[in-house]
Amino acid sequence: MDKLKIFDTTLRDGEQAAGAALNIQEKLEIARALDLLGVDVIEAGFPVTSPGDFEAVKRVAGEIKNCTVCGLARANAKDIDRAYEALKDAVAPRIHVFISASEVHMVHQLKKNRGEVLQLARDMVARAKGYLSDIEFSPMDASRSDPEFLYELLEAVIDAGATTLNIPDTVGYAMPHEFGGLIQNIFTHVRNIDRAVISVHCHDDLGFSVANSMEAVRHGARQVECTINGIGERAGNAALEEVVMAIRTRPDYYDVTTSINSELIYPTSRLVSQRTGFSVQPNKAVVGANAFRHQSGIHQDGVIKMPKTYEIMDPHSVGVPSSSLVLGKLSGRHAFKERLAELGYNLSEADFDRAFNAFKELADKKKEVADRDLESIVAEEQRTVVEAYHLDRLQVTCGDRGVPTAAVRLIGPEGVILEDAALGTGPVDAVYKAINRLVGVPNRLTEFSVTSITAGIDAIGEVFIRIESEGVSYSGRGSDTDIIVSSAKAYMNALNRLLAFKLNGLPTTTD
Ligand SMILES: CC(=O)SCCNC(=O)CCNC(=O)[C@H](O)C(C)(C)COP(=O)(O)OP(=O)(O)OC[C@H]1O[C@@H](n2cnc3c(N)ncnc32)[C@H](O)[C@@H]1OP(=O)(O)O
Ligand SMILES: CC(C)C(=O)C(=O)O
Ligand SMILES: [Mg+2]
Repeated sequence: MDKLKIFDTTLRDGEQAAGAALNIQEKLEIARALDLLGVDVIEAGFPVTSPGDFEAVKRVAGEIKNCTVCGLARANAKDIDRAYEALKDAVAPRIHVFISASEVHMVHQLKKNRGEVLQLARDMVARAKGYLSDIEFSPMDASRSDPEFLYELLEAVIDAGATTLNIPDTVGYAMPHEFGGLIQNIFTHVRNIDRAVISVHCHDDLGFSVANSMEAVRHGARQVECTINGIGERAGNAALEEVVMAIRTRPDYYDVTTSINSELIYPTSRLVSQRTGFSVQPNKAVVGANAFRHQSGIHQDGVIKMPKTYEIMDPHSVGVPSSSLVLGKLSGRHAFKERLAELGYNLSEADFDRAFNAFKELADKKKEVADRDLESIVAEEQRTVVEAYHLDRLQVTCGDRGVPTAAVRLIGPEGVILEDAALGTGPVDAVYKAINRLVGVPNRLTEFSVTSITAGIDAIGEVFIRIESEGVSYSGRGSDTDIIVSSAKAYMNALNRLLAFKLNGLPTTTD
């Protein structure tokens, strides 16, 4: 059986999803999780885009040893040189050069003719090859390109040294049958195709990203580019978990294997969801909260008698936890540790102690502490930013009469206690105004959302916010059973990121 390479682009295309910005620490955390998951390639970023992205790629390249680390570059010398600089410490570095091949892109965006694009692609792949042996090339918008021109371009870049040819369905336009046909035609029309691996990179604008990727695999593609939870530009990319589990579940259909440790899919999905602030829809295939829950009597009857009646995958095979341990206020450290391990967390002693205390506090308020509550507790204890200001106390009065008022106490730099109060249009507004009086950094709130972690009146509420200051956006998260406290924690988290940026000068550095 052939090996299918899994090229994960969560940190590059995934981060292109509007609102998904990650800081360096979060990127490293996700890169480590992807490494453990067993991906073959991590596309860590697009180094030329910002000092922060350059630094993130460099740090991932320096740390990750078990898989290839890749950086994206346009077909120009500056991008390629910058990508090499960021990647040069990697054990297995790859530069990914791309240029558009479709008429609409060449004419209207690049303002170049076919000959110029061909020459640039050839020269820039050769330049990248001067640095490294592992070079990937993508003809952007391949699925809307003239196939004859595409074959010519691919032949030229293979001669120039490209070893992986990635065929993107950049705007998610292709239909599965058509995309499979394109891959088949590339095998028959590109003279030197035996010297390269064919890869595919499909977007989900019409909901076909996974179907198109799988059709390409059936026609000989041996690398699939994908992201955790399918995040990415616009409607996103093919979801890694769906591609991998399709191959696992239908070996009769796909004659390939992957080196993914599928039991780590669910924890990795949760990590990416928490760090990006993008919740996973409940009905999402493989990793959605309802993916293995059976609601109707007939289904429940079948699953009790024999799980295979309604489950085509074993939930354990993707790391979805199920335990007979019920966690509550009478649970001890062992049960707590065991449950965290089942959820894929291996905390340091200090993180564990803090998480355990938070669990006990929550258990006093809630009868039963669910897995999602635990994930939220761990996320709260692991907020990666160094705190310049810490929320110490908060008191709010509000209601349908009177003016919402908040009194806030913060512990500032060098342990200084700061206190103030403010009025607002609502309790959250009052809290944010009181905090602003103490921290004094002008910013604008651009996004605010509250999610209930579990059902029930005693559920934890998780708040995700974005603030903007001088054109840079910072996210913040906070969780608590009191959503006003969650809101305050999320605001402090975003403000501390903003202050770390001002201190370090890099938009994504917080450590
Ligand atoms: C399909 C994809 O996902 S492609 C990757 C998309 N990712 C990103 O864009 C990452 C974030 N981008 C950025 O930070 C910026 O756009 C940068 C740093 C990359 C470039 O910034 P700027 O130099 O200011 O250019 P800007 O983004 O406005 O325009 C893009 C330029 O690159 C050119 N370009 C686009 N793709 C390519 C390519 N593959 N090869 C060569 N040139 C290209 C465009 O024609 C345009 O050139 P022009 O300035 O001569 O008109
Ligand atoms: C850079 C390329 C591979 C891309 O992301 C796309 O075409 O969608
Ligand atoms: Mg893309």
